[in-house]
Amino acid sequence: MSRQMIVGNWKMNGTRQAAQALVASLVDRLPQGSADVVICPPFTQLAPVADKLAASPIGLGAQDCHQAVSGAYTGDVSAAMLADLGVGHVILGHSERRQGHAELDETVREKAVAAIRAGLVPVICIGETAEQRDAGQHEDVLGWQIEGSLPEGFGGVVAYEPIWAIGSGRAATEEQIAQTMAFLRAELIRQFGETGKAVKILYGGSVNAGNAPSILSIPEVAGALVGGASLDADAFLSIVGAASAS
Ligand SMILES: O=C[C@H](O)COP(=O)(O)O
Repeated sequence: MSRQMIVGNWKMNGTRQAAQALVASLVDRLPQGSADVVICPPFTQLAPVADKLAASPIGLGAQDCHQAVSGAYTGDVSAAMLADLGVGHVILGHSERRQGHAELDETVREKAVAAIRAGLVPVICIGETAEQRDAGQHEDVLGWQIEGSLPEGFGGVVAYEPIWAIGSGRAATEEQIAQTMAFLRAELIRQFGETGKAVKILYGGSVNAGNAPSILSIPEVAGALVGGASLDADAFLSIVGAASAS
């Protein structure tokens, strides 16, 4: 298994004090030579966290960006602004944005193009609802999301996050993850040819210290996108410790 990546998505959590304490703990305790780690604080904490990460191998990520470079977009942040702060990765198309902000595949793709132009690595989220899985439509849905959200020649990271597994405490089973990962790899190769082989596929949805070792040992799982457990240094570092570092 090759070197894995653990991405912590803090979502809308993190006051100045809490963010500083969490990042200090991660920086101090991250084992040498660990798997790749990226933390994604809310916009308000990016600059202070960037300062704390300056001499650390932990990467900094954001949770969204706008598709335009600059302009009259009140409340938005562009990829170039993120790059300017030292951000290296950006989560795009999270289901909480697709559903909460009616974000479409096409918008996610435009954001990914903007992110790549600014030198960021997009982490593009895809995933089916419980109803879609129950109806056996999940592969169709995931195929459409890949087709609609990933720009041509995409070589970044995809996070498979079944929506029903997010924040529910009910991760997908190993069998479901293994089957879906195999499908996603085949679909990426079908749609993108050779470049589809290079895309890293993470799993996200109720990953915790207990289930991380088994989830991270599933073939094709290149790492994890961690929500709730990324807010707890002990839990997050256990997950990092379960990831392959070689
Ligand atoms: O971005 C992270 C995912 O939405 C997973 O969240 P969770 O680990 O709290 O289920």
